[in-house]
Amino acid sequence: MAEEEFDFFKPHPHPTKPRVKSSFFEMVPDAFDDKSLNFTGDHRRVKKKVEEESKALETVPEPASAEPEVEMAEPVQETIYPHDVAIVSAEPWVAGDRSAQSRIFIKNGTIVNDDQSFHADIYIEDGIIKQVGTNLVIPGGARTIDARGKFVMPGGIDTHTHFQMPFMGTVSADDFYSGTKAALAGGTTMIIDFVIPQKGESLLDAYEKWRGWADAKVCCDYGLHVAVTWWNDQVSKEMDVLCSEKGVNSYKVFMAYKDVFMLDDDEIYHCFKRCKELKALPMVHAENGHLIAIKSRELLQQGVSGPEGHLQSRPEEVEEEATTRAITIADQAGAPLYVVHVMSKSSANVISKARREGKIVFGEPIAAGLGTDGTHHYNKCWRHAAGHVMGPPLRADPTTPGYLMDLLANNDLQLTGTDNCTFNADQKAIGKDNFTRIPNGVNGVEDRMSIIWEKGVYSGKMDPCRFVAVTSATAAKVFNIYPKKGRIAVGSDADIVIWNGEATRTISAKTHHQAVDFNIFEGMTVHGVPEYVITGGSIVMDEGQLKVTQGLGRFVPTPVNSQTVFGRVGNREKSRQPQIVEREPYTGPVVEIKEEDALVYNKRSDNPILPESANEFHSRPPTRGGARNMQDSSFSLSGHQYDENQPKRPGTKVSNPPGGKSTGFW
Ligand SMILES: NC(=O)NCCC(=O)O
Ligand SMILES: [Zn+2]
Repeated sequence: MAEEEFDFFKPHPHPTKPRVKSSFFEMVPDAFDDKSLNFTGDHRRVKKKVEEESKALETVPEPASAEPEVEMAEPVQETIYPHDVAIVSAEPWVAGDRSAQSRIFIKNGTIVNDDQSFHADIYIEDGIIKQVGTNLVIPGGARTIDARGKFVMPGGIDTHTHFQMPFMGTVSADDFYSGTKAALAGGTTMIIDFVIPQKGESLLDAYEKWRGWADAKVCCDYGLHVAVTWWNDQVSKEMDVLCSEKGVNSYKVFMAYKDVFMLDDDEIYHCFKRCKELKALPMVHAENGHLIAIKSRELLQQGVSGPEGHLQSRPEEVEEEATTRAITIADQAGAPLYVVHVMSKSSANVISKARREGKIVFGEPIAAGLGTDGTHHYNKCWRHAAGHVMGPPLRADPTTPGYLMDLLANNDLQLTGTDNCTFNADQKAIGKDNFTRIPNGVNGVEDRMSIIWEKGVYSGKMDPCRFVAVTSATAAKVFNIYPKKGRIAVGSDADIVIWNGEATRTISAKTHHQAVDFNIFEGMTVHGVPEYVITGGSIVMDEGQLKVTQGLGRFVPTPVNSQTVFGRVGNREKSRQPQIVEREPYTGPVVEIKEEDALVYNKRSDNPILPESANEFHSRPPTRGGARNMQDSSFSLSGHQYDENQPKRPGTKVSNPPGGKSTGFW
């Protein structure tokens, strides 16, 4: 298939800009400063101190005003305690002369961590949890929040977003501002986005580009995964730099998006092996890109051009097969594996079975797959149907969300993201006549916590501790930022949500904080509402009122060698060393293989069924004129063609091929 047929996945030089639902630019003191924490690999960081914080707050909704101003912030060095953080401590805290503004006292709540819940109070100062316990001695001037009857939990970590992602000729509608604002509105205090280089693009350059986009806009802390979309030595070297200097510990490969992002199995193997060497976590988008390309073409030829074609071009088996293949490749490379957006029962079953076999695999269902289903692809309204198009697709089997939730509750699947990648109606309409051109992606970042509470906790499938595990703690452990994130404990970041488990809200695009004009959960009433959200010690959701600051979030480096991921990789590898049998050398006769003079076949792969040196194609001499003897076979048992080393003739383009013409597949 001609490469240009897939060009629409690439960012166009002048991509269609998303329409911004409501933009806001107020004074942002350090919006354009470098937000990098000092990445030393030992969890130390530099914290920004923002002066005149109150001036920079946004009350939503408010009208747009001036451009952000740049203001120098004074760095403050802090130590984040490594993994042994006391759960309960009632020692008095001497506050010194710090500003009372950053002091928060949360009393009477039920604190929920992934391993226990208990009644206690929390004292926060300068963005850090300083005390957890009862009868705390609190310095004067602290803001007190009464959390009686509420759950006090770590803020959510969304492991999978695509904010302002250049994709399929356009750019996703929610950028790092509206995306992180919406995250906070829903109780999520950290997101991890994906750097996605084009084939041939330096990973480091792409990383810097994403940092440039994110640092100025993020309202909450964020981390970055990097996609590996091509493979050579440079990519391998840059992965090392990203791990050791740039705070990246996870790399995603695509088995879909043929000719654009997709890697072949051997490249995936090399990438996974490299991840293992670096003690970084390989991630995979598991769908068979070859089959999708073929099936898309067939469906278009059969006259299926609407969003339902998207679902039918990517049957469940296509996800299941790729999941099996990815797990097999990772296992052969001795690497762990993280499967992003597990969308089908069969793919979830593959992960669950692999875990029971001892393979180190993590499965990430997403809010969309847990909260709704793929029957919407058949909706009569084109926009509604297209609004549900994402890859892998939401499944038409309406029992899928409940099944995925069951597996999540029981640790067959481990943690959740959203794959938030939103497109407005006019962007989705790029594919109005051809489903393969509908930009893939849906919302979720704002609603993930409520959806999981409603379908997981309120339904009785999981308890609040498990809720914390699947919405923050396990993500923090897997991406090696625990207990800085994902835990309510002394020394942890003050990223906290005070959650009313009984209150309800009705989800709608009319009221959500995302820039996108559509919500896949439209009209759903859910239990579980964040009444207060605290990010880095700042109250951004205050009794239901959202106040965020653009650029106040920080980049959180994710160090390699997470023990949750790599804890048993070494011993597992030792126990699976190749076996060598000590034996006497063979001394008997060896059959002689004749060297042929003519047409020495240079290209030898490592395929053991190829002869050592003989020309496998020629048992007959050349003709008198030196040409190939036409009685010879043109292929060998190894699968090689006699002329495969010859330069290829340029393809002949058939403008009207038999069976019709199509313009885009993947
Ligand atoms: N998932 C999706 O449909 N869009 C975002 C890109 C990707 O993750 O495949
Ligand atoms: Zn994604």
